[in-house]
Amino acid sequence: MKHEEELNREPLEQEPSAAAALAGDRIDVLRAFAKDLAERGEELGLIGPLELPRLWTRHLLNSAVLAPLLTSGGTVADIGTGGGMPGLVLGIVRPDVSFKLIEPMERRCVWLNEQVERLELTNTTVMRGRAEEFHGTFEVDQVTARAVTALRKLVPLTAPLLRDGGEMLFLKGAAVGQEIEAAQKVLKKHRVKDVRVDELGAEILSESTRVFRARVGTHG
Ligand SMILES: C[S@@+](CC[C@H](N)C(=O)[O-])C[C@H]1O[C@@H](n2cnc3c(N)ncnc32)[C@H](O)[C@@H]1O
Repeated sequence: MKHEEELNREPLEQEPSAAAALAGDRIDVLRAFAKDLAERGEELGLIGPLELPRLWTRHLLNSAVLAPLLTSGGTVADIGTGGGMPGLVLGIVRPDVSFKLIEPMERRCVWLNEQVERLELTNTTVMRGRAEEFHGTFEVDQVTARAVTALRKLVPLTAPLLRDGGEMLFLKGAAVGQEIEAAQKVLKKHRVKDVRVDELGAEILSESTRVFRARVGTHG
């Protein structure tokens, strides 16, 4: 393997101490994924050329902070998993939860399937297609997504995949307040309630992560 300098790449971020705290006894599996993503992610078009110096903080740990919000023994659909964030990272650190990774792009599904097999993630299934193609085919307890689309489009894509009382957990940027405003109509239409935005990871990451949280349906 050539050194990063020889490949003219940005240096990979050193693993922050928070990684082991977040991943617990799954840290070795997370490290194995991080290594492969760092080595092949750019070439496969999964991460941008400038992401290596912030791979852990901005991508892996930004995803892993959702882990404590997942229900043990529950089911989760991650929409638009791409290179693995957040769904595959969560599949690694929460072996007690079942994951469906929904991704339409074939090359990304090949990568995800390869990782699922290599890392022996028996709790994680990759499903090729757009979220809306799976409406009416299954229901899960929680849905997750990062960087897929604005809330007013994301809600109609994901609400039909949730059981009554199921929960949305979306990683969002600083404009989440405006996105919520713009989504008022669809939030009402899809019976989305208990909307809140949590800031997670402030104590362990240099940048905290904003999570849009809400429930759908008539019951708690
Ligand atoms: C900008 S990428 C983000 C990937 C990953 N979630 C991340 O944060 O690194 C958006 C992803 O959403 C997928 N996508 C777009 N529309 C979708 C849809 N309707 N259903 C499921 N996935 C979708 C794309 O194929 C792409 O992989």
